[in-house]
Amino acid sequence: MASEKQRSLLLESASRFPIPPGVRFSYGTAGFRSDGLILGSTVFRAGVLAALRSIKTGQAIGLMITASHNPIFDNGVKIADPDGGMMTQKWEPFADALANAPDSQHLLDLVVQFAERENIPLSGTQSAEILLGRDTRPTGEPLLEAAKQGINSIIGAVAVDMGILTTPQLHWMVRSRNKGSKASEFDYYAQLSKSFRCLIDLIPENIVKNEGDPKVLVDGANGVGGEKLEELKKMLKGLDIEVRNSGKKGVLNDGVGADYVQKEKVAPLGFGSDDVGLRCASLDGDADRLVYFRVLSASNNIIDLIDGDKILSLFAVFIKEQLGILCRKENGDVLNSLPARLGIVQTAYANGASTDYLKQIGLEVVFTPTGVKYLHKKAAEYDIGIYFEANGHGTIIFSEEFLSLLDARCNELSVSSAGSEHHKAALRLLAISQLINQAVGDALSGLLLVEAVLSNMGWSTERWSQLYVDLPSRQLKVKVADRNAVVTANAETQVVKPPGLQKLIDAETAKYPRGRCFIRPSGTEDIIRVYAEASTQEAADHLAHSVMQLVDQFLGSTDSQ
Ligand SMILES: CC(=O)N[C@H]1[C@@H](OP(=O)(O)O)O[C@H](CO)[C@@H](O)[C@@H]1O
Ligand SMILES: [Mg+2]
Repeated sequence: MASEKQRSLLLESASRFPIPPGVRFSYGTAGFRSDGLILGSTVFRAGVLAALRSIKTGQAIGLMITASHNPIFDNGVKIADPDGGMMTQKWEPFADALANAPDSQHLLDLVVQFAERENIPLSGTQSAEILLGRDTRPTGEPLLEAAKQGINSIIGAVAVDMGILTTPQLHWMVRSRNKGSKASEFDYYAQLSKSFRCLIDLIPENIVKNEGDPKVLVDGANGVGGEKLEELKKMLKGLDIEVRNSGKKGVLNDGVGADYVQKEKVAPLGFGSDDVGLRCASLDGDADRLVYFRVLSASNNIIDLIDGDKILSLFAVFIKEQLGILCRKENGDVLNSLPARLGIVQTAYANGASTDYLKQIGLEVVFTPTGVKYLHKKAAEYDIGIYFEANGHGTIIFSEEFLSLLDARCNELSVSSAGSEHHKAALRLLAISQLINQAVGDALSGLLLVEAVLSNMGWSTERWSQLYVDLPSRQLKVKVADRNAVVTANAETQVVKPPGLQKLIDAETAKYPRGRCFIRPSGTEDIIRVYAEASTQEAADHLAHSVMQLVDQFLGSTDSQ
């Protein structure tokens, strides 16, 4: 039961954040997103939601204000659950209802009903802790204030402002806090730099450091990632990083950043003819995505893109190799006393060549719908689950059981055969579990892991890029009257509604060698996305455009790009 004091506090606070007329908010692929100027009520209500979630779970919850790779004047808000992952999907309908409640009274009614249904005490006896973070957007500060007021409108809830952060830093803090580990920003840098150093110290003696790639150039998307990478750099030994687009000048995500580089397949601003052949990386606006690239020619900005699929493949190859060493007896026989189910999780946007490659080297590959909340959940079913979206968002997760087995094995080996290949493989796997952000995809920790793996394998960027050749692909956006008219199944590869459309897409796709094409409504933008793949760029472009026309016929497009 909500106390009278609680009711009047929520009513009074909510009335300071009226909902803008004529807008419908939806907790999409990555939380609520919109023009930052109209998000006050949504973020206030997300604060209320986070407080309820914290009371319900009895643990710290995260609230991050960001719109990632979207333009600077957009903003958004998402909630991190106690394990550092995305808020449980079960609460999304409630999040939607809260965000769209027409006034304070409706909001209060919803909160009271939901609290009763979920057994959330609103008597003020329960405590709740919400860690708040925001990126560098101009609307971040007022929205943070709205979030604080939302949290403070639930008696017993405490907002802890962690300052300007990357999204993955906040998720990491929530996870660490709830595990009882050190959880400050300094601790984050300390853990990353220590585990990175550990991997560098484990580079096999016969590996010669590649002379051609002395450093990595990083595009910070003019966002929070560049700034934080400068911080991390101060604590790192053994890696030369040059940060560009760190936000001192230039506009957030404008001609820069991982989303731009991956979708346009061109070099970001600030990179050019002097960088031909060098190893370059790009973060997105809140630093949860990472792609690598090489500038190919001094005369244009065309790049060799090394996307999330190839980062995944690099990690998979390395981890498989370390597991292989651990499972071998000294005489070469397979011991297999360390059961580790290694699983790879991709979405339909993964380049077909990457899936073929991963399967061909004997890995189990499974697919989920778009959005890390789906991939993460699937990856958690394995001892080691590696998931990545093609756009560079992904991570590696280790099960607790596997980590304790590995830890025990490592201790045994440090007594029986310290410094052996087996011992080093176990140490490398443990270091990876510390370096990679297991809460969520993290461009900074991903960057360090890529660098450490390349150094351990003695691979140049070019060698890495040649793991397989990407199939040419094309992505298009179509603006339609109602994107929700499209309903998909089978990890978004088949259109179920409107009826008849899938048959035509299939017929079109069949015309192209190695053709593959699917459409789905975006969860972050008001559009339908079309993805096509084929054996030549011309064919992929053609297939994408033909299917775009089909979408247009069925749904009435208003515009397209
Ligand atoms: C094709 C594509 O890149 N889609 C992105 C994009 O989602 P959409 O639902 O496609 O708008 O933003 C999501 C959040 O960042 C990310 O998880 C996803 O991969
Ligand atoms: Mg992002």
